[in-house]
Amino acid sequence: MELQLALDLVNIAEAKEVIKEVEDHIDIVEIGTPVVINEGLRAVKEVKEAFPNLKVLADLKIMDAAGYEVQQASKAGADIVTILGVAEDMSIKGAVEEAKKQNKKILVDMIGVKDIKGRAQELDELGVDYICVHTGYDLQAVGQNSFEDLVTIKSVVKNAKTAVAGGIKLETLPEVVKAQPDLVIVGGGITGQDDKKATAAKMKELISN
Ligand SMILES: O=C([C@H](O)CO)[C@H](O)[C@H](O)COP(=O)(O)O
Repeated sequence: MELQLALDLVNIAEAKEVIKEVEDHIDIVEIGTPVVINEGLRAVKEVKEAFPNLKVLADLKIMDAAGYEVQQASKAGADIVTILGVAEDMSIKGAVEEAKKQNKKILVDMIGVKDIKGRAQELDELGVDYICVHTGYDLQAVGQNSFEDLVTIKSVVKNAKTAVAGGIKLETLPEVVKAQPDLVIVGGGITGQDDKKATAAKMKELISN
């Protein structure tokens, strides 16, 4: 099981500071959608150059022009690029094809997908690398989480790795770990803590045991 740090509410300089603090305890660093909107793919490039040993995920949440966007993110240094599960199958296929060409990975974000089970089966057959159940900020605000959806995708996905994101904290991590996803994505659960390093270290320990 791997740990991904999601950076959403920072600029590039702040992102590098946070990564420096926790880099020993994370496997992947996510350049979050708001960071890409504010700073562009330059954020991916600068972080990959500064931390070449970490895998970098570009959270583009692609909806269209998938092959082109995967190509651009790959050029910037991303190891993993995200596309939305609600995108057309043609877009998913385009993303997977381009990622294979570039030797990169595709993570599908299931945010907004109504039939989680059925769509996860389809995406698995389309050859994506990760399927991620995700409760975004707007549904976290009304108390939702993706823990049940994680169990659902675990029951049907045969080839892809499974991932979970959305409001995961140190206190809720044991419940997530029980479902044995391949990847746990944590943003505010680390970045919102005074001692980010200690929190990331405890999370990594929970995930590894
Ligand atoms: O993808 C995310 C969200 O849509 C904002 O871009 C976050 O990176 C993801 O939800 C993880 O962050 P936390 O919910 O703060 O753990």
